[in-house]
Amino acid sequence: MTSHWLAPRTDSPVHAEVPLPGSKSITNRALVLAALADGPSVLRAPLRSRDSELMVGTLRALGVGVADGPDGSWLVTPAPLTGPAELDCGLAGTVMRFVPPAAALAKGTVRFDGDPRARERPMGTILEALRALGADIDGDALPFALHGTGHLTGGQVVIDASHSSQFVSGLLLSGARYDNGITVVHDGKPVPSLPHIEMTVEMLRAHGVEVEDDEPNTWRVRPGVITARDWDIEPDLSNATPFLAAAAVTGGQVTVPGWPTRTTQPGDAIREVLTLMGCEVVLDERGLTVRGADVLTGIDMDLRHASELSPTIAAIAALAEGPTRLRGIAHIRGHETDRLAALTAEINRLGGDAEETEDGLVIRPRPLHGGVWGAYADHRMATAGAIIGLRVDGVEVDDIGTTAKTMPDFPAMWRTMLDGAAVEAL
Ligand SMILES: O=C(O)C1=C[C@@H](OP(=O)(O)O)[C@@H](O)[C@H](O)C1
Ligand SMILES: C=C(OP(=O)(O)O)C(=O)O
Repeated sequence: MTSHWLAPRTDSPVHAEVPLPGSKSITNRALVLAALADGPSVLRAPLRSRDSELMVGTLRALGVGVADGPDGSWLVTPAPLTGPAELDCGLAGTVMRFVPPAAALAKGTVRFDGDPRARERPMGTILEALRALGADIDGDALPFALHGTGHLTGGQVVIDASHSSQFVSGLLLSGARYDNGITVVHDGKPVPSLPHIEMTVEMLRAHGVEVEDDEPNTWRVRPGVITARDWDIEPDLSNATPFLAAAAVTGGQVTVPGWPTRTTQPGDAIREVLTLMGCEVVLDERGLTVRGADVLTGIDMDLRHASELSPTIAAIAALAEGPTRLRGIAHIRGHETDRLAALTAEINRLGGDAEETEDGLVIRPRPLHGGVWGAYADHRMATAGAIIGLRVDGVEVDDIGTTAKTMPDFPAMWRTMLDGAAVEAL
């Protein structure tokens, strides 16, 4: 069911403190690692959203215990993975790319499917890699079936990960449990989202797994135990960006508490982006504070390693004073929707001037008018529409419900931000 939403418009600068729920990327890695570990683990402050609930659903279907704690935590109790099982990946890249390498350790047949768009997202690379490592899989995209024998030989595999870093992360997350561990060698155009691979490597090491990543484009995981451990999940920095954008486009001030001083989340790149656009950006003990600029300037930026931020940045760019060029993001054509096509179409539909290039977007600001903003079942397209709607009358996001993928409370959080309900906290 879709849900039309008239984006709130404001003439006043937004002033708010906005706490963010846990990181999708850290939560879903922590769930997989906990499921494959040598004992129970607690995940504190995990993200609870469609993507993480889908991850929990797949692990439970494979026999893993995931219990809800009273404080919103998850207690994960590993068990030998077993089929038969039917797994729903929804539209979650982390589920469709992280679970098959784990399910290759299961005994029995495990069937995977997802949303209609999920059937179009790139999967062939990781399924081909798993086959080369010894798995028996029917299919090259969702839906597919994996016939597990309870173990996987593993070893070295050469892949082209230029369409998604998640192919590398997925293989590494389960690799310690393969008989020979795993060595992933990338051969192809540059891998996007390298910080997400660093996140994988850091989290594996935190679970006691030996990982070598000194050589460019090569990652080696030694076979061995994944030691159980608890996690305190950082706030989701990519999900924070629409709120920080609200400060930027209204000349207001937004603070996101709990912003880590060191992180592998690529959402941290918003600090550089907004600084380049003219905002004042301060990271201190209160969190990250963005103060909007008098004049918001356009930027020319390679976003390959923080491509999740493209919809937010494109929305800000459409409201800025000069042209913006975003480069290095051809692979986002394979995200929840073809984001280059979707952003171009929706900005232009409101009277803007956006152009798709071979590997990105050029956006030349023009006065915009109201109209329907298509979300394309993409949570970040929906939040991009909300940003533009702050400054343009009558922007109607055709499906705000799609924000449930990673932020089910988005409409209420947006409203609270605009009501300045947390302004006293500043
Ligand atoms: O590993 C992860 O948690 C993610 C990796 C990135 O994927 P791509 O490398 O496909 O861009 C990112 O865009 C996605 O939202 C989350
Ligand atoms: C690309 C994204 O998600 P996924 O994990 O489904 O790839 C995203 O959240 O921007």
